[in-house]
Amino acid sequence: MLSLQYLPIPPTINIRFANKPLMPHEASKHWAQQSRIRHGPTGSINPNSYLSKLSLAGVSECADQVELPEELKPELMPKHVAVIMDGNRRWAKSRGLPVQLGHRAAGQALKQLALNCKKFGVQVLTIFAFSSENWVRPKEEVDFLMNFFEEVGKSDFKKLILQEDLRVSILGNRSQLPESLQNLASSSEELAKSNKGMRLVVACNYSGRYDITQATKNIADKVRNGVLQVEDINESVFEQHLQTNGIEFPNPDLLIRTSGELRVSNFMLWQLAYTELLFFDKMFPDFDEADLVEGLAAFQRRQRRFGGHKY
Ligand SMILES: CC(C)=CCC/C(C)=C/CC/C(C)=C/COP(=O)(O)OP(=O)(O)O
Repeated sequence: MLSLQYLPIPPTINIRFANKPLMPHEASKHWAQQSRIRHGPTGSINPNSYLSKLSLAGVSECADQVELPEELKPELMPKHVAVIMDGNRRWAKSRGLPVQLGHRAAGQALKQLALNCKKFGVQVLTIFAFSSENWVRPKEEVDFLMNFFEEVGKSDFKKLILQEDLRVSILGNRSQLPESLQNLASSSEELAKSNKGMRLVVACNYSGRYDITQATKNIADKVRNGVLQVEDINESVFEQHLQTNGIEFPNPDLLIRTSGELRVSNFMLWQLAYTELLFFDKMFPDFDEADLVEGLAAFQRRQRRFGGHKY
């Protein structure tokens, strides 16, 4: 029987730093010896003061002054980081706050995350904003989220795109989104089309199975119309029909999921084939710069083999 110590992917991680850097061959053993990382703050807080601390201007000012933490090596930085921003409702409920405030706090954490990823040299940040399955949530919450995406997209995110030179891509089935949000998605991509900085990819009404299904339909259509021969279909051709086609690094190097859940929840199923997975116990609204640095450092200690081996 496999001992837990040698499982290739740990069920949970502790990404507190080791006192000394680990050699690659020590890394996988190291992971299995860790337990869950620290938890977020407990007790009640004033949501307004909490949110105002993370104002966009404040984060930007700070971003200009901070250098790359010494534990991070620029040459080992993941090019594409994907994040499942989980735990917003639990964050709110544990503080006796309405669910909406959990999502609002997540919006602030996300802005900080985008700024920090850019600062550390990540080239693509993909976030799971709304899954194809999230429609089954209470109508009040779904309506709030749609309005919130629109509100943020027209204000803070617009500023972020312009100030930080971000490129933008939206994944997912747009046709089911409110028309105003569809228009906003297109206008945000248009606004950012000449930008040169980090790419922010927002997955909204997206799921991995949806992406694979729509790619399959498009390929089948091309075969039916004689544009493509069955024998010409291969992984590379298939990838060109996924919605991540056109993103310079389509497959995430690192996936971070917050809130202690250990699953990928139908996110980027094709693209995650060789992605390194990191799970944090913290709820997303509490995920901060120190967590990101710990996650990036943890990634840099992983040994990626892509099915091969080095011994
Ligand atoms: C694009 C944008 C502005 C995003 C801001 C962040 C945001 C509002 C994300 C919503 C995504 C979501 C459904 C999170 C999961 O928490 P949950 O509600 O499932 O929490 P739970 O796991 O505690 O139930």
